[in-house]
Amino acid sequence: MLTLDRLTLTQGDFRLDADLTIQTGARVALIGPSGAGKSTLLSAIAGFLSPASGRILWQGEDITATPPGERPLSILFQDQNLFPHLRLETNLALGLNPKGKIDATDRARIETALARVGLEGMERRKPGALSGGQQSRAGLARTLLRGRPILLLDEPFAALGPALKSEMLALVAEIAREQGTTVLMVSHDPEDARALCPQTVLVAEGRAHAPQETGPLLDDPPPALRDYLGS
Ligand SMILES: Nc1ncnc2c1ncn2[C@@H]1O[C@H](COP(=O)(O)OP(=O)(O)OP(=O)(O)O)[C@@H](O)[C@H]1O
Repeated sequence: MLTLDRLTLTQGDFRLDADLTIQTGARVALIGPSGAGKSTLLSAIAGFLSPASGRILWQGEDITATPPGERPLSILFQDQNLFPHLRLETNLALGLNPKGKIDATDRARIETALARVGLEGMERRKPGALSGGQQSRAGLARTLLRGRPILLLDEPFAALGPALKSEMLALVAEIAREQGTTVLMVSHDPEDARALCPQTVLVAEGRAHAPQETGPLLDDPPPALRDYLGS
């Protein structure tokens, strides 16, 4: 369980409060108007922003002061953060250890992770020799390899066309289910939330609300969300 315990986040004049729990293995969308604080909330969970007050707990353990690299999570951003001059195997190895050294066990794990996302045999390719969809898959393979229990997604597939995007969302859902991963995803597209996330945290008017069922929320949105969705 991920607990945001009376959390207050500030950035300049901006303030966001969150007091909620997310069940282990849940897939949760963060939805709300532009500037409402969705990315701010992910940054705090990832450890890039220190809360003004309150605590963040994972399985009851306080991780509020834990450095980002030691938190039980992986992050997938839109640009996949792949190093263009390095082969995929080295890019993935960097997810395992910062020096990127690969022993035989790591090599086998990397091959398995690439195969899992449909990039079998592409260990020696560099990102520039991959299509956009393949680069997304490589980014996902790297987070997969890290095997962390929480996956944070910030508009990860926004640059992909609709067919590729839904394919990637389906792949994330499948892998998350297999591994019991808890997923939090910021998205501007309500259809992404419907596709991947049974639950949604509404971020609006200075508050991140407790998770609620995605379908009913989007079918009958409260005013703060209705304006944003344009429905
Ligand atoms: N470094 C900063 N200093 C001051 N204010 C900031 C900083 N970063 C973000 N903000 C403000 O914090 C608020 C929340 O920003 P955030 O990026 O979290 O919103 P968001 O919901 O992710 O928006 P969007 O949907 O447009 O990406 C905004 O009002 C923004 O202007």
